[in-house]
Amino acid sequence: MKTCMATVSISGTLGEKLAAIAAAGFDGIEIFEQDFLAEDIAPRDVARMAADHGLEIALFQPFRDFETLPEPYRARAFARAERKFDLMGELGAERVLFCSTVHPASLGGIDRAADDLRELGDLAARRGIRVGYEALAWGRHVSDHRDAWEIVRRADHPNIGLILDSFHTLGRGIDPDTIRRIPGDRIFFVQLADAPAIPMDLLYWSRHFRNMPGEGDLDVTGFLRAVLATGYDGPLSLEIFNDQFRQGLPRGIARDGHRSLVAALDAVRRAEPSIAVDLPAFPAPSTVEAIELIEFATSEAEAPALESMLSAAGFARAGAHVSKPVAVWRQGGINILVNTSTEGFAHTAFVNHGTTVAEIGLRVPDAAGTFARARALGAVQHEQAVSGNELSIPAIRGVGGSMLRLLDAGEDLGRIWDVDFRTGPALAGAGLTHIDHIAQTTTYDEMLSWSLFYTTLFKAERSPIVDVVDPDGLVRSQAIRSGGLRITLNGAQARRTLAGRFHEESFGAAVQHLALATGDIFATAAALAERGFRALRIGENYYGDLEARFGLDPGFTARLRAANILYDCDTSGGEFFQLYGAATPEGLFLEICQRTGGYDGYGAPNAPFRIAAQKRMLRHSAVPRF
Ligand SMILES: O=C(O)c1ccc(O)c(O)c1
Ligand SMILES: [Mg+2]
Repeated sequence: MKTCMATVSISGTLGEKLAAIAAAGFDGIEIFEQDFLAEDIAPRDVARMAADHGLEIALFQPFRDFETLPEPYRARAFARAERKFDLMGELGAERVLFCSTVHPASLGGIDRAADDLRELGDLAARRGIRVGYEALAWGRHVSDHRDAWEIVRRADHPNIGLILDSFHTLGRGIDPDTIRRIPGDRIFFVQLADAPAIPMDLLYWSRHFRNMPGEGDLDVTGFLRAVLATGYDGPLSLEIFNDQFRQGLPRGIARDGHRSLVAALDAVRRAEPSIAVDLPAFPAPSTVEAIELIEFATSEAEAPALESMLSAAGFARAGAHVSKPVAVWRQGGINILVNTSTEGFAHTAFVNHGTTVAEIGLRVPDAAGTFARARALGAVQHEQAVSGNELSIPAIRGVGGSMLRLLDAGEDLGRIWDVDFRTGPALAGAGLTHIDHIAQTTTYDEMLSWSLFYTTLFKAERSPIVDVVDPDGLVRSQAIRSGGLRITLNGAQARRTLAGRFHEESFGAAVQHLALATGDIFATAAALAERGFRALRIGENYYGDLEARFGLDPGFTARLRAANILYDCDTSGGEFFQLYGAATPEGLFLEICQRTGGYDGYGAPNAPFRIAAQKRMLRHSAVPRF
């Protein structure tokens, strides 16, 4: 199965696009005509450039406004088609996309369109060209793949076939299973794109908001299943019009595209095993069991400040690594490592970002299997030397260049705390039991990329993106959950937001805060206060509104206020309590939280007030950072 990417999907010159598409592992490209016209490179040289990159020019597109025109437009459209066929000959492209007309003079009519395409088929046949007809969702007469197929069927010409594009089908809400009735050999080319579910004009949505399969809300897997069930075995191509991608780094976007395509094909073969999918075997996505450990990279000079924050939060030092300067801090089921090495990955992370979370260790059912899946999806392997009997733990690169380590309960990796460390048991501390979630900050441009990373690697759900109002701009936030792993990805659009500044000042560190769970927020708050934990002060106005909004008992509100606890309640009565600590000089902070009654969110309504309070605290602190 050949994989392709349309040149419109990424930024750069044609040469840069080809290099990025080839590097990501695609077999071919769709040349979007504009990308060719904008260059001053002869068609034969473009053909050579593509060949040099090992890429086939699988499609030339688009040819617009061809069918059902009255004269003199009709003759002109045919003449124009012949010119483009000449050009395709020089480019070495044998397939072309004709999209359904939007021409104001076009007459419409299924038979008239079929007649035009049949005549065109004869011209194409003479040059060995295959013409694919695509229904644009906003076509003047044809906007549904079923009508496009009827036209192709009636044209009844071996050089005229159908082109399917998931956006046009799914974006119009057309059932993709209607594709199953089309013979696979009459489909000449298939384009895939996803899009977020935002109600808007179809054309505008298509030209600006498409994204990679799995990044949006359309059922691209259902579409692809239907396509492959027809026996179609031609190219699968990503045609993604997206404003952000057009200004992004082409290599990263192309890599995401390849990852999304591989994941979509994998999802198809798992959902419908009777479909033959030409893709090497690799393990299924699994659910994360737990966050096994979080490692901070720091230095000997900065470690005491970090450790006093941990200690104030109820952690106690429980041991150390057998051969490296890595201390283990524990509380309940939480393992936090403090690495003060002066060499290796953690040290590099410290040098780049300051004290930072350099590593996240996840416990999965089968670490080797998850690692193999990660590699098949193009994740970068992280190699690390081990000494003596220490375990070799599979690891990949994660957000912000951090490391994601994969552990399991098997014979080897399940003994990490006995083999690599000398540790004692965890103490109850302040009642913190586990890591509720990890908040990672990225630029807004990178957010989709990391969301795709997590949701393709693991069996995971994404919640809708929410806008968080920072006094200095918007931050987009999306939660991803896979079993015991909850991640909130915060995409900073404005530089002066708390997230934006953290990202900038830490030179791209990812983890901005850790949320630690307790079963009793009031008891934990009291224990923390006793240990000298500096809680973020929340203003009076907030509590007044809270009481009014939820009809809270004033006594209860007073308890929340006294402990600076934020509160939220869902529609079925599930409650969420949050308490924040002061930030480190790097802008890292802790959240303490409690969920009751199946509350599944992250207190998004509280985020603006929490952020405003954090900015107030920083303005009033001795060393203002933000
Ligand atoms: O937006 C467009 O015009 C356009 C052009 C070609 C396509 O294949 C398509 O899906 C959309
Ligand atoms: Mg298309």
